[in-house]
Amino acid sequence: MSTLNQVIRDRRTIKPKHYSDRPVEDTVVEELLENANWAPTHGMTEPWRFVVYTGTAREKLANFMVETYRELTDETTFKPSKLDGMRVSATCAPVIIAIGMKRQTSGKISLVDELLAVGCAVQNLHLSATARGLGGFWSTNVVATSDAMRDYIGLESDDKALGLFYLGYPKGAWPEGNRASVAEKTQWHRE
Ligand SMILES: Cc1cc2nc3c(=O)[nH]c(=O)nc-3n(C[C@H](O)[C@H](O)[C@H](O)COP(=O)(O)O)c2cc1C
Repeated sequence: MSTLNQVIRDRRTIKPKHYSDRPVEDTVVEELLENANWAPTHGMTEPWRFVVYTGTAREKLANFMVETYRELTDETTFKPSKLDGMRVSATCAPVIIAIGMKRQTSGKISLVDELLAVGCAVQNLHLSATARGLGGFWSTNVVATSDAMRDYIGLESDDKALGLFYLGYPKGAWPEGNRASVAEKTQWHRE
């Protein structure tokens, strides 16, 4: 149990600019995705979808993101730093996993439940990365969650793009986390 507690509490968002050049083996990515696939799922819809980008596919993804960012923003919302960040992230992360949600045609399970299930899958992925000493970063910026991204990753109109998950071995020290006390967010009723 102490190992599980430790992994949960050690899990940190580590952004691609802090990754080393160390590659991430495909077998490791497959293990993380296998664990993601064991997330809970209402009605066994298993709505999570993953598209893995490595090698030169990352550059194509970066080009798509930059173009889409220009299309989705105007002079009031466009930020050059955001655009640069998209390119830097795609270059510095050896592996990028697009997260998708596949809506079941019956619509029997609510959209909220489907989204929650994907969130559980991403948490499994992130915790498994932590256990392997890998940094992870779930990015849900305007492009990563756009309909254009949904189409880019091969999903259909009722489905959703739920961001990009960047993976890489950190080059520096593992960051410290912080949380306000859970007691502030909890109520107990005993009678
Ligand atoms: C659904 C979701 C979306 C997120 N999207 C972003 C994002 O777009 N940009 C960002 O900087 N961090 C994003 N984060 C990461 C949070 O910033 C991060 O979890 C928070 O700072 C706490 O740090 P920790 O993950 O190291 O505990 C996201 C986290 C979640 C759960």
